[in-house]
Amino acid sequence: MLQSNVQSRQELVSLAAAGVRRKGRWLVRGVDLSIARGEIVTLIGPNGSGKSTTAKMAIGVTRPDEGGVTRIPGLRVGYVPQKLAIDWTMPLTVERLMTLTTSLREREIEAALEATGIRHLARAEVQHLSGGEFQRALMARAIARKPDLLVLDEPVQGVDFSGEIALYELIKTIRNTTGCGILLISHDLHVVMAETDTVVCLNGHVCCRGTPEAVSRSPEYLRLFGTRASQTLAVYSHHHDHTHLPDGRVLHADGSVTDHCHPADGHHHGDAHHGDAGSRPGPMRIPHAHGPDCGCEPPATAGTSGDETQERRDA
Ligand SMILES: Nc1ncnc2c1ncn2[C@@H]1O[C@H](COP(=O)(O)OP(=O)(O)OP(=O)(O)O)[C@@H](O)[C@H]1O
Repeated sequence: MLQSNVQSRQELVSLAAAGVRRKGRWLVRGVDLSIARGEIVTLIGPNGSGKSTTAKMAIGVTRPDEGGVTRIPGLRVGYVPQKLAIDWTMPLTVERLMTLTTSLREREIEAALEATGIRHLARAEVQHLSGGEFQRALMARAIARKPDLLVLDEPVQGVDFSGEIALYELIKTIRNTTGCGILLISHDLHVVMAETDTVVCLNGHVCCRGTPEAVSRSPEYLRLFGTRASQTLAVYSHHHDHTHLPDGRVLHADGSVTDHCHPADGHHHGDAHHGDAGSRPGPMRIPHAHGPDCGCEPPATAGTSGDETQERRDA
């Protein structure tokens, strides 16, 4: 089984202090993250926190306005978007969906449908698929291109709890059998795959990051979802105590406004963020130490789109 390994970690893409600005507002800023082969990185955060924007920077659809993005040359990306522009009034089979924008050989289509467990639905109309089946069809379409990096934007949307577990199992299997890196986006702050190597929590910037193991062992989570689910899913709860105003200043929970969020200013994450997530009653936190990796400090204002050449080549 392929597992991420620090020694042989082969980075596919990395973002360094990357940010996107539109109409005078930073959509997301100061993002540092990387995804290596065989690794699963999950972006979580509330609606509008910049998850899709960050993913689009990673794959080269959106260019950073500051900071840089580096990708291995010739990176093959499989992208499952949150929304798909499909004319639902036109009949469309799963087979046809697979080849809408790329030509694939019949055996490539069959292999992808087999891998995602929906070979029997090849001639089914997409309009009639359940939420879970539709997600599988989109994943089949993405993996048929044999990507190095698979980006899944909200892959469990519209899927019930048991369907979620099955989809996460599938994602794990895809990672294990193909060795691709996976960037997963979830707006659900509470549930992430246990196999996630790194959870990155965004709220216009990187609020915190960590592994989900600590929370998956917590009694509260086991009580909620049971031991079986703990092998597949983990609870990741994160409390945002501040929001970022359009001009870049920070509005804190106590109503005060400051130029920056800073661990020492008394407004930011409390001590409850630090320590063992499983041993504390109440909301569970991923432990993290504030520092350069934390993202709580705003990034340097001056930055360059350091890897534009690379980006144009890869995009
Ligand atoms: N091209 C754009 N121009 C202006 N604003 C944009 C643009 N694209 C995204 N935004 C805004 O940027 C913010 C971040 O959007 P993004 O889609 O990255 O968030 P998200 O975390 O993926 O949200 P969700 O969970 O709702 O999908 C939102 O407020 C969105 O309205």
